[in-house]
Amino acid sequence: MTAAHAGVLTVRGLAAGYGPQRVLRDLSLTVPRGAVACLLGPNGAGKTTLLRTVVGAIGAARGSIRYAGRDGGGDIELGGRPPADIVALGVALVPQHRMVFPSLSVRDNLLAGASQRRDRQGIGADLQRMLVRYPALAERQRQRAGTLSGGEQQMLAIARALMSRPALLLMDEPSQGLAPRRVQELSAWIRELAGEGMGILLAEQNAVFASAVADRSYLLQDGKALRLDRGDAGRQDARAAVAGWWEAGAGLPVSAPDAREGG
Ligand SMILES: Nc1ncnc2c1ncn2[C@@H]1O[C@H](COP(=O)(O)OP(=O)(O)OP(=O)(O)O)[C@@H](O)[C@H]1O
Repeated sequence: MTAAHAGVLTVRGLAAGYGPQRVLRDLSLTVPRGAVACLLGPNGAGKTTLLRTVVGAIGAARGSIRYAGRDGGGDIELGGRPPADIVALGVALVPQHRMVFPSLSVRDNLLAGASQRRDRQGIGADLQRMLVRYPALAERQRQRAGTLSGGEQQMLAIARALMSRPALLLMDEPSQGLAPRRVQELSAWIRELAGEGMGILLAEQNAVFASAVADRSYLLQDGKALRLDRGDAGRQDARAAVAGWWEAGAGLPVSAPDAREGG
């Protein structure tokens, strides 16, 4: 199987945590190129832990984290690499709670996203493209980021991540605290990015938002990722299954972990 077939991100048998505390145990999932994979789970399930492990902020105890690279033809093991190398390879994280630099301007926040790049002309061009594409940021580019609304800060946090030119975008609960209109805008933006060929891994608690935007969904439970949708079942089934599980609080019929389908 080629790396491109296996997805832009292919995680297999991953174990990680904090000291003796194992949060992820034998976790496997795949993010196809040009698709949105969503990882659902309640507070404390380990969603942030997975994203931080992929970007190298937490070391993996076991398992593999394969990444296909910007051109899609590679097969790069991310485990063991320092976070700065992983960003430079084209993996970007939009952390939870927006996390913009509040005292820096909008423009400087965007430039901070390109700090691993050396192509000054390319950075300038991307900055202009971002400002043209997202006029709300252009209007406020000299303003301190801390003065933006919550929704604008989320938009800035995503735009900043895009400034690193990622092939794989990881997003940690991006819909949290957003007004319904902003959540709709965010859905459209995420679909647009996937349409441009980016792989997106979305950690979410908002099952309705997730099922509307995701091509495939996983539930993080007991340190493993359980696939919620399969083949022809498609989005509607995933939406119903997750919504039902959320309401009932348990008892979701799930299929076997992704590793068993061989990619
Ligand atoms: N720095 C840390 N040191 C020790 N334990 C941690 C640390 N960060 C998280 N944990 C623990 O790891 C487990 C998983 O946390 P994690 O933040 O990955 O969950 P989550 O699914 O992202 O939830 P949330 O939506 O609350 O962020 C929790 O039990 C949490 O208390």
